[in-house]
Amino acid sequence: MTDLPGIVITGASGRMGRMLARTVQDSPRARLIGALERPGHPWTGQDLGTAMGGAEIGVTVTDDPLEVIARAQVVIDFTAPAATLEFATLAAQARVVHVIGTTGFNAADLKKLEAAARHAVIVRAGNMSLGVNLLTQLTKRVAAALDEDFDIEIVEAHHNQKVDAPSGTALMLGEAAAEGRGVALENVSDRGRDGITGKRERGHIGFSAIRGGDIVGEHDVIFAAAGERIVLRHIATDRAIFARGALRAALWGLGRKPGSYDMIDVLGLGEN
Ligand SMILES: NC(=O)C1=CN([C@@H]2O[C@H](COP(=O)(O)OP(=O)(O)OC[C@H]3O[C@@H](n4cnc5c(N)ncnc54)[C@H](OP(=O)(O)O)[C@@H]3O)[C@@H](O)[C@H]2O)C=CC1
Ligand SMILES: O=C(O)C1=N[C@H](C(=O)O)C[C@H](O)C1
Repeated sequence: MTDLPGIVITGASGRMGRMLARTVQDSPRARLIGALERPGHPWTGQDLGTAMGGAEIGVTVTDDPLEVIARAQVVIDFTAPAATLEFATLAAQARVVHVIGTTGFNAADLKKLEAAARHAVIVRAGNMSLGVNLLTQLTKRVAAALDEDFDIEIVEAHHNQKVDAPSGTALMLGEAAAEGRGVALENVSDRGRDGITGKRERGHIGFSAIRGGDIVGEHDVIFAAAGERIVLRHIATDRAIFARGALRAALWGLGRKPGSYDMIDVLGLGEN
């Protein structure tokens, strides 16, 4: 029992934090040893199980990342960019696997995560589900097979509490489409059309975001040409798919060499 890897969940009171805590608790392959929240959070000092409205589980919510990360083998982190950068530094110092589901990083943030990955294993993906990661591979193949007569548009929909757009998943799909076409996404990305935008530019990849209600996450990759259209679609109806993927990444990362990995590595979906 005590040989099982100890996992800390950050942002434990969040939508994903709660789902992750339940998923790790239910797993016979890992132990939940810590739950982290931001300083001053009302759950601090309470048992996580009772704070979530259930039975006591013997894990006290803390706001001290240093202490709890030092006791762990893995940190699973679905919070916000600034928090994740702080945890990445601590996980690198402690040589602890850091599984990052957080989205909304800018280029400077990503450089800092690359630096942290020189010292510890980081597994990061804007979407940890099997289905979306498979969809990225399909997107790359379809984009490689079609020419620029097919306009690529990515449409995503999420709940009304989401703070970043386009979603991390939409950006993964955009990267996959650009890679399939042999171009850099930053050179062809169309985001936030509004007003007199001019005609669509050939070869560009467009992004649109819908926000409403409790939508868990929906993504379409549209390849639209004159007279025909291909739509690749993923619909998430349960956050458990992300939590299961994150736990799988956590177990996969144990014992690996320091570096940056993603779910394509974890799931073995890369091309040889
Ligand atoms: N990769 C994937 O598969 C998925 C990624 N996500 C991403 O995960 C992230 C979280 O999503 P979601 O759970 O819906 O968001 P929530 O807002 O529900 O949860 C985020 C949690 O992180 C906490 N938090 C923020 N800063 C800190 C800090 N410094 N220390 C400790 N805790 C902190 C928040 O606390 P407070 O409320 O006090 O701010 C909150 O409890 C988002 O970036 C989202 O896009 C979501 C689903 C799947
Ligand atoms: O914030 C969310 O909820 C989600 N975020 C991820 C993203 O930005 O793509 C993954 C999933 O779609 C849910």
